[in-house]
Amino acid sequence: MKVTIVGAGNVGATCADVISYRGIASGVVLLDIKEGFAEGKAMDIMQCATTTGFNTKVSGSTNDYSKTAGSDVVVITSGIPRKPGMTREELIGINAGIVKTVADNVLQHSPNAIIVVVSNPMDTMTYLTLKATGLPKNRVIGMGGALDSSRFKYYLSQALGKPANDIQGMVIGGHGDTTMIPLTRLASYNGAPIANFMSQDEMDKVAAATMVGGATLTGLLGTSAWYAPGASVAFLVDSILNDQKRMIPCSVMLDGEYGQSDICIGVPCIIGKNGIEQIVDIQLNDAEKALFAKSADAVRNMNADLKAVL
Ligand SMILES: NC(=O)c1ccc[n+]([C@@H]2O[C@H](COP(=O)([O-])OP(=O)(O)OC[C@H]3O[C@@H](n4cnc5c(N)ncnc54)[C@H](O)[C@@H]3O)[C@@H](O)[C@H]2O)c1
Ligand SMILES: O=C(O)C[C@H](O)C(=O)O
Repeated sequence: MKVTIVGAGNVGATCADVISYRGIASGVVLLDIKEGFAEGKAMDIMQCATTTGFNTKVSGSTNDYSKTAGSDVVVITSGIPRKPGMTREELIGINAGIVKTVADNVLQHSPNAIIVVVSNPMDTMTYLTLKATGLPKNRVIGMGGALDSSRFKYYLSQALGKPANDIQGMVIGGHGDTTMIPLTRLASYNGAPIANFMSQDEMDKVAAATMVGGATLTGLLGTSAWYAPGASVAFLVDSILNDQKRMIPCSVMLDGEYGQSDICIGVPCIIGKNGIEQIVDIQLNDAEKALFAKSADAVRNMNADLKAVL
């Protein structure tokens, strides 16, 4: 199985590294506009093969899309990341044009690919990709919820003093500092509700830390994060290529589900070889429904700014 990653920067290269290290695909093509950059990243990753023991063939390309031909999955990580103090939404002016061009280019060589959109503002870039390409909605998946959920479980594990792998939890809604919805009511410690172990105040603090998880890292690193983002994309790609049918919150086009239409926003999805195979209704309560509607309003407002490119 072949995966193309457009944008060989921090997130794209980390994703290629995780995919190869874990043997998720037989081939990965990294493509970037910077001369020689993707080739360099690919060579560096390939020089891990004998020490970490993988067989995936990773190659690089400077803007030559013919090398991406026949990809099963294409990941779009091209574009600029935010700097400390910025929101993801401020990236739309530059990233919208890049994402649209990249989506058109990849489809010329991989007409059957499933596209995973990562560039920010991710929900709006996912919407743009769907509208600009006309692809069926199962083939355009926005990655954000997998990452936000892994941060939610991290913060819960820190607050509880328990291993992150013993925590279950999910974040839905927009992939934005104010639009994420960490579902504390449904989070559990090995199946037992976390409310059995934490006060409401502690749970609220975890939810707040999760929502600004990306901004916190951007402040510390000077640019946005890449290890967990790259690994989260690889996790999603694994479920597609290996038809795992994992339930992963992803940004997808809604047609009435969760009371919303004509919007891409994070909801739990079954992810398999056909991309989005099902949107799962997890039965939100009234307070969660209100938060979801508010989140959708904010994402929809952002989508209105796409008029210049659509
Ligand atoms: N959805 C998420 O959860 C999530 C997580 C982390 C980062 N992101 C977003 O992903 C994007 C990339 O982040 P990063 O940290 O890897 O940035 P980066 O600057 O390290 O890498 C971006 C790469 O894109 C390349 N690029 C720019 N225009 C291109 C084009 N037209 N064709 C091909 N390549 C092009 C650049 O040369 C650069 O190498 C940002 O928009 C960031 O906000 C999203
Ligand atoms: O925070 C960012 O801008 C990048 C990404 O969306 C993240 O959540 O790490």
